[in-house]
Amino acid sequence: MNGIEIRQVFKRYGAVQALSNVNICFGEQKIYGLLGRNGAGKSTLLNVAANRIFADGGEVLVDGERAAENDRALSKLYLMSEKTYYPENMKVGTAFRWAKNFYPEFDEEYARNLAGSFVLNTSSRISALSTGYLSIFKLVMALSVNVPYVLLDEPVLGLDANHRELFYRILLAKYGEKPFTVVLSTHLIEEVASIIEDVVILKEGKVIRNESREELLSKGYTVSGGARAVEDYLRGREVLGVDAIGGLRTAYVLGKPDRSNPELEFSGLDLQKLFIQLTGM
Ligand SMILES: Nc1ncnc2c1ncn2[C@@H]1O[C@H](COP(=O)(O)OP(=O)(O)OP(=O)(O)O)[C@@H](O)[C@H]1O
Repeated sequence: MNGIEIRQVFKRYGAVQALSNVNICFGEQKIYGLLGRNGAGKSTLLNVAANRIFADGGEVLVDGERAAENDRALSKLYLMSEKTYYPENMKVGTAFRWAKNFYPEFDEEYARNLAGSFVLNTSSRISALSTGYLSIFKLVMALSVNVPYVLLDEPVLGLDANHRELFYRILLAKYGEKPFTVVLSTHLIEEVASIIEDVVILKEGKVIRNESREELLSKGYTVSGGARAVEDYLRGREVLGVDAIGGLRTAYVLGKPDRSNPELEFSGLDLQKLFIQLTGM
């Protein structure tokens, strides 16, 4: 089976069960959103997938082959993470040239063009880049490696709004030209909601949702109105949560809406609101 298959993965750090029986398949040519609150296990999962850390149990397969100690399988994926693995003093432009040794499909010209779009100075030392520009450098690398599976752990950390927009546009343009798999872990759910096709939600090391965004959002709806009318409406229904502002109530409900009360307003679920309800305290 093609894709990255994560089978029955467990990972514990001392008393913390960071991953608990995680089973997911990141298929080919799709953009996944990997969502979860702080400490939910997103980075651990991506690091296990990329064989950067070892799981206590379970296995990772890349296109059907076990990934552990398997250079051919691992060369198909690239993880952009918080850690940087470049020699001290290496310059941005040198890293672009150097990358070809590890990733034969690395497109140096494309990387230089992207650096130009972000105004990333290729003669800067990587160690001297600001937080935002270090993220930009790592993004440029990740977008230029041309491997089938690209894992991005909080890729827009420290980027200003303009640079984030630019990144999303470039990602979609690249994907539109030649689709590949992107697993994007982020807390900026609203920003990526329109980009991602499938949503994986982790909570306390467990996968609590793994389905298409459309499917997930079609499972429920939002109803709002006066407190009394909404409370009456909610009786006997499966309610994910309710927001209250003064006398106004907005509720997130599973199932199909009953629009018979004209005092109530109905709309679709939004991913961020749904996420908050699903992963709340
Ligand atoms: N090297 C480590 N040593 C000890 N505990 C760790 C280590 N790495 C992760 N953990 C713990 O494992 C859990 C999952 O951490 P992880 O970094 O995977 O979460 P995350 O979803 O990426 O969080 P965030 O959104 O805050 O980055 C947390 O409780 C974290 O403290």
